[in-house]
Amino acid sequence: MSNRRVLEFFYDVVSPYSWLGFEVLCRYRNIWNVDVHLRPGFLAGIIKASGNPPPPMAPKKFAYMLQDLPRVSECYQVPLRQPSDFFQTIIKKGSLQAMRFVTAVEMSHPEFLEPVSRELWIRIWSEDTDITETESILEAAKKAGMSADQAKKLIESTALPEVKNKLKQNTEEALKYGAFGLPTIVAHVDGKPHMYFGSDRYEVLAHQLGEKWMGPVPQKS
Ligand SMILES: N[C@@H](CCC(=O)N[C@@H](CS)C(=O)NCC(=O)O)C(=O)O
Repeated sequence: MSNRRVLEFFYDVVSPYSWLGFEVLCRYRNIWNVDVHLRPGFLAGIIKASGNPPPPMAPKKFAYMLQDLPRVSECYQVPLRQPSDFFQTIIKKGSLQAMRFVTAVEMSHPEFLEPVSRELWIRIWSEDTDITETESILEAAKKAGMSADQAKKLIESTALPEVKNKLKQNTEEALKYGAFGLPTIVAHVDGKPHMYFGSDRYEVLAHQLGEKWMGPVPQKS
């Protein structure tokens, strides 16, 4: 059995800060002595269970987020771009079907979990394109390297209770760790789970792991 420390990364592709945190973690995965477990979750479910208002319903927080995202995108070198209709894309359409698909990928083809998640983020948070229609999800899967056949089967499986329940379970696990938003990172160090909220706590996490933090783009430092 590996004695490497495990970092669980709970995320939803509707969440731009999750994308930022995901890319940074992918860059550090081979630098730090850690195993990264990607855990697809459902942001709307987490926020509802937390009892907090969703960020767009907290006007000051929302305005701050809109001014914060472009500068973090630049600093972290992740090409984020706001959807042209935030309310329609993020709140109305949301990510339930996309995250059920990502969960099906986690269950049946985990080797594609990272690229499929990234391609969905690129669609919603960079290209301002849909992630709710079957065609959109198939397109993302294809870009991630899945065959059309594989992807179609997984789309069909999103209707199965096993897949729906797995996304619920992942979300409930994040809640048990104390999550109230995404990304939520759980670092298992010395047999204990340590929960971090956000993509902006890597410096502290690195300190706890005894690893080096070289900024969000370590290749450049
Ligand atoms: N400071 C965090 C903010 C992360 C964040 O705002 N995440 C949103 C989703 S994109 C969220 O879950 N918000 C819930 C909350 O703020 O209570 C970061 O830089 O990553």
